[in-house]
Amino acid sequence: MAILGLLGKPNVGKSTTFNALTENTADIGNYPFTTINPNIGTSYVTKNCACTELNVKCNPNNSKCEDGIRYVPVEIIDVAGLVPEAHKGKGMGNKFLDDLRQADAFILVVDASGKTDLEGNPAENHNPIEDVKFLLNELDMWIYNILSKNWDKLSRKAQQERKPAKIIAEQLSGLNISENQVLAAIRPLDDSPIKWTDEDMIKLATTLRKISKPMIISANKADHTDAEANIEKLKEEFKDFLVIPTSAEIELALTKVSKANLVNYDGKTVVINEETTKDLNEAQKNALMYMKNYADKFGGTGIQDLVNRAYFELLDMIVVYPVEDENKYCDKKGNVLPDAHLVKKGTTAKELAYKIHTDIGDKFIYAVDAKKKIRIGADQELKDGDVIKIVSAA
Ligand SMILES: Nc1nc2c(ncn2[C@@H]2O[C@H](COP(=O)(O)OP(=O)(O)OP(=O)(O)O)[C@@H](O)[C@H]2O)c(=O)[nH]1
Ligand SMILES: [Mg+2]
Repeated sequence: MAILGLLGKPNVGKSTTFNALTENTADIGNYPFTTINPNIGTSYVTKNCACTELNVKCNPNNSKCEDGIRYVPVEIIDVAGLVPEAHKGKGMGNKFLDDLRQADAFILVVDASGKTDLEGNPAENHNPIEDVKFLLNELDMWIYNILSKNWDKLSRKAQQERKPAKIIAEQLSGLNISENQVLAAIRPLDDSPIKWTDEDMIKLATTLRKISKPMIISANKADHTDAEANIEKLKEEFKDFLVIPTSAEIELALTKVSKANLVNYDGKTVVINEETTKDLNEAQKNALMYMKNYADKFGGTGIQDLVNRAYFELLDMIVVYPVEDENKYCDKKGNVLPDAHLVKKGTTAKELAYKIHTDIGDKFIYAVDAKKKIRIGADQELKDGDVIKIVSAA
């Protein structure tokens, strides 16, 4: 399954974001290191389901569909906070990052209100730009540490066998870095790995981090009055990153009041239910109004955007629907549009076949674009929303 990792210094709202995304109840506290052990939960990327376009009723299997929106599951991992020098053992250290090895991308959560210092303690006017900088450095040092384990021995082996990329890719196994990507990353370095300096290795770690862990910045606590200026500063400073203003706190509260049927919240706007809220006291009504005004003003809280934009913009993924009957768009049991797969843009019909089953990939003959009812070849690149039947000799 797709995996997103939540990262940040302590006390910025990682677990609040996690709970809002997954409907879990991880501990939240206004102090550093509320979270020690990782929290793992399921959230969803959302996309208009192909059922609307095809005018059919779907029976999802690996995902769910509500009001024409397909919810494709992704795993969210929330870990302890990172502090400066974590790689030297400060705070909770950086060992827990190993739980995020498999993540497709990171969401870097910062406190845009500036009310927490580098260690996550309450403060005034802290500049979140500093947080992003030290967090990137800690991630680089984490990868550097993995990379440089037994490096004396490995560099000699890489030198002898003349296959440094293969050896480095093995060393980083689990980080989703291919040998070809390593090859591109080491190109600027000396041909002899034993000559690489520490500085070279840190630069290499940075390059590998960029390749393997693309990230979005979540400028959280955006509901705070001091956040706006900091969000502008973050956007200005980190132009290469998607910076998304978020309010995990409001999102979490909205999911709760929505569940209690006090409001109708579609992820963007809030409609207060006059009937169920009529007996609430003034403070409660004001709280609902405050959340409604916030969501209406900003078009939601940014929290669902984190997941959707991570997959659809940052990772450039699309959703495709494998089926076994191209006329009824269903599987063998008659389930219509049963599965929705998140795949990288550029994925071919044959690569999709491999994702379904190695055997189906090995014995691939051709595929059918079920929407257009035309045959497509192994190398045909799939498009977002494609409904595909794979024909194989398996
Ligand atoms: N105003 C505001 N406060 C928030 C928001 N998100 C989280 N908080 C508050 O920030 C504090 C820390 O939240 P947590 O979710 O526990 O933060 P964390 O990053 O998981 O913290 P650690 O587990 O200690 O690293 C709590 O008091 C939350 O209520 C938000 O969007 N706006
Ligand atoms: Mg936490």
